[in-house]
Amino acid sequence: MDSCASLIAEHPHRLPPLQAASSRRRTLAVGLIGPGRVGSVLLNQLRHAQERLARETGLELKLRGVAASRRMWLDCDDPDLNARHDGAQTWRPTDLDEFAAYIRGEDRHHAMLIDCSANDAVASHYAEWLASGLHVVTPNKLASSGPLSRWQAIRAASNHGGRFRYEATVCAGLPVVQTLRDLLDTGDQLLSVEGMFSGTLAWLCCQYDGKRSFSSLVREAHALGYTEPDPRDDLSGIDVARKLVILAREAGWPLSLQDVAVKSLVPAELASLSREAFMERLEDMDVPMAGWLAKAQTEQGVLRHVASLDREGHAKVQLHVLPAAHPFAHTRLTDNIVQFRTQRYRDNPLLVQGPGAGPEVTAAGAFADLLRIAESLEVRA
Ligand SMILES: NC(=O)c1ccc[n+]([C@@H]2O[C@H](COP(=O)([O-])OP(=O)(O)OC[C@H]3O[C@@H](n4cnc5c(N)ncnc54)[C@H](O)[C@@H]3O)[C@@H](O)[C@H]2O)c1
Ligand SMILES: N[C@@H](CCO)C(=O)O
Repeated sequence: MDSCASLIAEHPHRLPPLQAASSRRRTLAVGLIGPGRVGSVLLNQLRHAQERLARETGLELKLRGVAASRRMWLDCDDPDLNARHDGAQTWRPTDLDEFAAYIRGEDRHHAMLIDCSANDAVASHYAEWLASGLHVVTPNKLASSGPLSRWQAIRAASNHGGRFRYEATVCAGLPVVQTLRDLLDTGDQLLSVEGMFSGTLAWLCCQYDGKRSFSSLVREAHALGYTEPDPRDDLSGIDVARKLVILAREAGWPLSLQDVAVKSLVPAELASLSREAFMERLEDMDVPMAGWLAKAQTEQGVLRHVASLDREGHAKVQLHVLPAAHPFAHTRLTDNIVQFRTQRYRDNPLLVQGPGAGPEVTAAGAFADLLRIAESLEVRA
């Protein structure tokens, strides 16, 4: 039986692939940096998809290494090893240059690094990795929203070297960056963006009704994997400001973090503590947040964390009390909303809406980036 016939026999309700997998055989070596909440879920997703991708699409994924902050594991091609990299024998102290060289191997155009850390030093390597031909995929926002000169160097390197994709940096698995890219590439012009860009704050605003303290909800959001490694990045609005900067730069506007007017929810006395000390003093946020809730109840409105950006460079991030009839009032759980107003969508904006945080959806966003890059790889003879 040929491969199409056997596929139909195994899965009678599925259509066969458009092109036989055997005619599209490609190999991609993958190294994952940052096996934390998102990174370890992504490793699982990749491992579970390996066989199906090879069979249905001809893509052979080789999971060659995992690097954490202190240790890295090489030779991770064995699925069992990936599942329990903590117990692997082939670890050594992390050295990102050595890691990149190992993943690149002999075939730099068929190798990719996926950065699932939240680390600026890792982001500082992207330009050099891309220039060497490695592809880079990441949910880490620090490169795309960090210093403009570094961002420009990364873009320049990706124009001539490996490909760079970062869809999961804005609203996790939602197609936000690609939607904007498609609008711009087809000749549309961005006028403004408005919406709710924080899954954590969306979830907190929906859950917080006074029955439980705000601090206990923040702890739960952290345990669910919605928050940044340091939840102050969410509560201060800086994480949302980063997303605005990423979208602005995608549109060609040279915005930087200091251009965004952000109203933080973190009391000043908690802002400079260590992350551990902050988590111990989370209860200090309960009184000011109870004040916000009382205001919303008095005005018969709802709390919503809203951000906006326009082409004049005005960018704002803050908590609001919105009327109960406002379109942003009817979201659930971690729902994000991104409203693009463009020349084509001037009177009725284009909306992207759905869950905007959590390891599963974020990892899937990075995985989809990997697949888009894999589509462009040269087919093996
Ligand atoms: N959690 C979400 O919903 C979500 C959504 C979108 C984007 N993101 C982004 O995904 C990234 C990961 O988030 P997370 O929640 O998994 O964080 P996490 O803290 O659980 O994991 C981060 C991992 O990176 C590792 N790390 C730190 N510095 C490193 C270094 N120098 N070299 C190698 N590894 C290093 C840490 O050891 C940890 O394992 C962050 O950049 C975050 O902004 C997360
Ligand atoms: N901590 C972020 C993850 C998605 O970027 C949020 O809550 O939106």
